[in-house]
Amino acid sequence: MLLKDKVVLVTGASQGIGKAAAIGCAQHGADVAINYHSDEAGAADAVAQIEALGRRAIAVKGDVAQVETAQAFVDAAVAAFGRVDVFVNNAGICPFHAFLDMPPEVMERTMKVNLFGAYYMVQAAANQMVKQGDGGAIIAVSSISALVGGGMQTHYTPTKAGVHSLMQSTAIALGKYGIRCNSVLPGTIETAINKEDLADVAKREYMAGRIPLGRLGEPDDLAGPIVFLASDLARYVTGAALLVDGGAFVNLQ
Ligand SMILES: NC(=O)C1=CN([C@@H]2O[C@H](COP(=O)(O)OP(=O)(O)OC[C@H]3O[C@@H](n4cnc5c(N)ncnc54)[C@H](OP(=O)(O)O)[C@@H]3O)[C@@H](O)[C@H]2O)C=CC1
Ligand SMILES: C[C@H](O)[C@@H]1OC(=O)[C@H](O)[C@@H]1O
Repeated sequence: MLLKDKVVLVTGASQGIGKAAAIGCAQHGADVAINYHSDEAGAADAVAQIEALGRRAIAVKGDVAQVETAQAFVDAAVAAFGRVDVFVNNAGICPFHAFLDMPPEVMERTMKVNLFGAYYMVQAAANQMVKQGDGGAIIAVSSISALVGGGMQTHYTPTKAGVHSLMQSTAIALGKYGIRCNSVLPGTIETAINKEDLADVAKREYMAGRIPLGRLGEPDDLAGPIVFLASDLARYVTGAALLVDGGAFVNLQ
């Protein structure tokens, strides 16, 4: 039990990596508040799975691109559980699109959800942790795409680099409060975000073939690294970025 009686908040936890992280934290003894945008059934299922583990859970609907969503999420979690120990910034979108004719609204929405949303959420969670006065842990779900490009992701990869950078800067800004800030950098994890992209058999085989561990990732592959960074096992780790990609990044030849 690495997170016994801790209060963990996860954004975008109605499915995919966020849901796996929320359930993984509950498996380690945490009560969990999840944010979601539109998937009511997925959010309800996440709550049910956490409660089945004997932990408390709430689901709070909200668009992270709206600045007021962040404080409302933190306030709801504090009303339910009294405090915030761990904050996982996960919510994100990746509408694949070519660069030369990228619609401004797609580019701006991706920036607002992935980067602006992360900024406001992390700020609201950090203010609550500072008020509590006994530290905390913040983990951002960045990406291997913070380090490498994608021709159909020119609007997306800068947001993932931005989130990675945000953790480096907040590690400095919040270190004096005992708040650790780190990011995980997933490789290609099979979720709804890339279902259409990976439906192309040739692309899927190419992506899987680049991975030394021999398979694409699954959401639960992120749960352990997130629990670790949230826990006291990582008490001297801040400003770090942990690749969780089956070795894809280092596989040049
Ligand atoms: N899958 C991958 O290969 C990789 C993913 N990542 C990152 O992981 C994170 C999670 O992605 P993944 O699990 O794959 O994707 P999913 O599409 O499975 O899940 C995305 C989650 O984010 C939520 N979400 C989307 N937009 C908003 C919004 N505006 N406000 C609040 N919540 C929102 C969704 O909520 P709802 O369903 O309720 O709308 C959903 O819970 C993203 O930040 C992504 O960039 C990083 C590297 C690789
Ligand atoms: C959605 C993509 O499949 C996924 O997102 C990322 O951040 C990874 O780099 C993959 O490209």
